[in-house]
Amino acid sequence: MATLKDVIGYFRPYWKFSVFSIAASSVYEVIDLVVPYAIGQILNVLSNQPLDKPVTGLITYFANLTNSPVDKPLTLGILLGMIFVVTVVRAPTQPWLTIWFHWDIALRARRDQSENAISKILTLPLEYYDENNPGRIAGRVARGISNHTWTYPEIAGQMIPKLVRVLGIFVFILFVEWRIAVLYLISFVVILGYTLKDLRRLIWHEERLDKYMEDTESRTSEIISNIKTVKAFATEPEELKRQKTRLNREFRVVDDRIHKGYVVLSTAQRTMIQFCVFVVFGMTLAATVGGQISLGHFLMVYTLASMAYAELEPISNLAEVFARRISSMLRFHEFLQEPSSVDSNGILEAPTSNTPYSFTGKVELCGLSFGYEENRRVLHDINLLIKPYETVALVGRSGSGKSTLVKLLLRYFEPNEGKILIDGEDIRSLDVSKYRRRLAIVHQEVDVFNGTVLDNLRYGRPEVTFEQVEEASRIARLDEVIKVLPNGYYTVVGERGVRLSGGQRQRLGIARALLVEPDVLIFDEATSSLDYESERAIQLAMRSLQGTRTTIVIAHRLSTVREADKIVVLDQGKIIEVGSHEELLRHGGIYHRLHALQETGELLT
Ligand SMILES: Nc1ncnc2c1ncn2[C@@H]1O[C@H](COP(=O)(O)OP(=O)(O)OP(=O)(O)O)[C@@H](O)[C@H]1O
Repeated sequence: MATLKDVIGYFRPYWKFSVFSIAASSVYEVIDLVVPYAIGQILNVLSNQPLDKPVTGLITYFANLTNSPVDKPLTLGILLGMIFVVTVVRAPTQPWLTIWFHWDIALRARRDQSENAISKILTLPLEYYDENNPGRIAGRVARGISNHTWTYPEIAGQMIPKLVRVLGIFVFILFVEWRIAVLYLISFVVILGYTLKDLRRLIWHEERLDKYMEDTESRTSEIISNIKTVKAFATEPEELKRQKTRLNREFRVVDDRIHKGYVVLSTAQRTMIQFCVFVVFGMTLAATVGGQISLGHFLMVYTLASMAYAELEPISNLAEVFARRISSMLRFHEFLQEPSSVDSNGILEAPTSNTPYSFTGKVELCGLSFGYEENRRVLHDINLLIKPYETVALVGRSGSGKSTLVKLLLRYFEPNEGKILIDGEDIRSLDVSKYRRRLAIVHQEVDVFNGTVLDNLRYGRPEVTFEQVEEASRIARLDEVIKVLPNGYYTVVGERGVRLSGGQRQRLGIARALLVEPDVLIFDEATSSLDYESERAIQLAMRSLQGTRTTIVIAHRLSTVREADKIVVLDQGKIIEVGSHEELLRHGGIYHRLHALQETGELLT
C-alpha cells in the first residue's frame, strides 16, 4: 500500500532546494503584509494619531543617521520606502527564487520518476503483463506522473506559503487586538477542519473513480489491439454499449458524488468565510469606536483579516485539487512497489562486454517440476539431455507444457523442483542478462519495433556489420523479402511504416535471432501461422542451421520437426516419448497418432 510518505518521497532528492524555495515563497507572502501595515501607519500620521513603537524606533534611528528632525515628511518617506521595498524591489527576485525552483524541482522529479517507471516496466515479471494490459499500465503511469508534476508547484509554491501568510496575519493582528486574533484563529481552524473532513470523503470517491477510469482505459486499449476481432465478429455495438455503461458509471461518481460534493463544500466555506469577515469587521469597528485601537489599526486589521479570509478559498481549492489527484499518485507508487521479477537483479545494468558467456549448448533438464500456481503443477519431473549442436523438437498436445519448458530455460520463472544446467552449470548461478544473451528465441508473433528493417535486425546486437546482416538475411530467406521492399533494408516498418506479413516477420525474427549468434536457438511455434510457401522457406532456413548450434523447436506441425535429431513428446506436463521421427513412428505411441492425424486426417485410437 502506498502512502502520503511515498508521494513526498517522490521529491526527496531535491529536498534542500525544496526547503529553500518554500521558505523563500513563504517570506515573500509574509513581507507582503507590510503594505497594509504601512498604509495603516500612514493613516495614523495623516490623522495625527500615535504610531506603533517599532515604527517610531525606526524613524528615530533614520533621523539620527541622517541628522534630520523627526517630522511628517521623514515619517511618510520611510513608510513609503518600506512599501517600495516590499513591492517594487521584490518583484524581479520573486519569480527566480520561487517559481523557477518549484517547477525545476517538479520537472527534475518527473524525469527521475519516468525513468523509475520505465525501469519497473522492464523488470516486472511476465505474469504482470498477463494480468494488466498496456492501456491500464500506461494510463496509471501517465496520470501518476503528470499529477505529481502539477501538484508540486501548487503545494510548495502556493499552499504552504499561503498557510504561512495566514499565520503571519494572525501574529500581526495579535499585536494589535488579541480578541480579534483569537476569533480569527478559531474560525480558521473550524473552516479548515470542516474542509479537510469533507475532503476525506471526496478522496474515497476519487479513488473509486480512478479505478473505474483504469477499467475503461484498459478495455479501450483492448478494443484497439483486438480491433480486427471486434470487426470480424461485428461486436461494435456491444463494445460501445459496454464502454457507455462504464462511462456512465464514471459520470455518476464524478458528477453526483465528486462534483456536487465540491460545490456543497464550496457553498459552506463561502458562507462561513463571509460570516467571519463580517464579525471581524463588527468587532474591529467596536474596538475603534471604544478607543482600544487607532483608525490606522482599524484599517490594517480589517484589511489583513479580509486578506486572510480571501486566502482560505484558494487554500481549500488547492486542497481539493490535491484530493482529486492523490489517488492516482498513490496508484502510481503502488505500481512502482510491484515486486520485480526474481531474476531482475542487475538486469538494467549495461553488460560487461569483456566477459560474455560462451556455451557449447549442452542443456540438461534435471528432475524439473513447475507450476504457475502453488498447487497446480504443469511440468512433472522432466529429465532431458540436449547435446551440443543437437536439434531437439518439443511436440505434444496444446497445454502439454512445451512453452513453459522454454520459459524456464529462459529463466522467466524458477522451477519448483529440479534444475537446468547449461554446460554443466546451474543457470540460476549465472548472470541472467549474460546468460540470456547466449540464447535467442523466435516467437510465433515476431515483435517489430518502429524503425527500419535494418534497425530491427540489429536490435539484439547493434554492432553487427552490414555483411553479417546480409548473411543472416540470406540464411533466414529474408533477402527475398528485402528485394521487394521499397527501400530495402532502409524501409521503415512497424508503427508508421510498411506492414510486414506474418511470414515476412517470421523471417525477420529468425535473421534477428541469428545475428546475436546464440549458443541455443529456440523456435516457439515459429511456423504454425504460416502459409505453405512461407513455412517451407522457414523450414529450409531451419535446416541450414541444423548442426551449427543447439536448436530447440516447438511445433504443432510435425512436418517442421521431422528432421530433428531428437523429438520429445510431452503430455500433461510429462515426457512420454523421446526418439527420432522414424523411431517414434515405429513406437506407435502418441507421436504416431498425431502424425497419422496430420498426414491423413485419420484419428487413430
Ligand atoms: N501465465 C500462466 N499462468 C498460469 N497458467 C499458465 C500460464 N501459462 C500457461 N499456463 C498453463 O500451463 C499449462 C501449459 O501451458 P503451455 O503454454 O506451456 O503449453 P503448450 O504445450 O506450450 O501449449 P500450446 O501448444 O497450446 O502453446 C497450460 O495448462 C496453461 O493453461
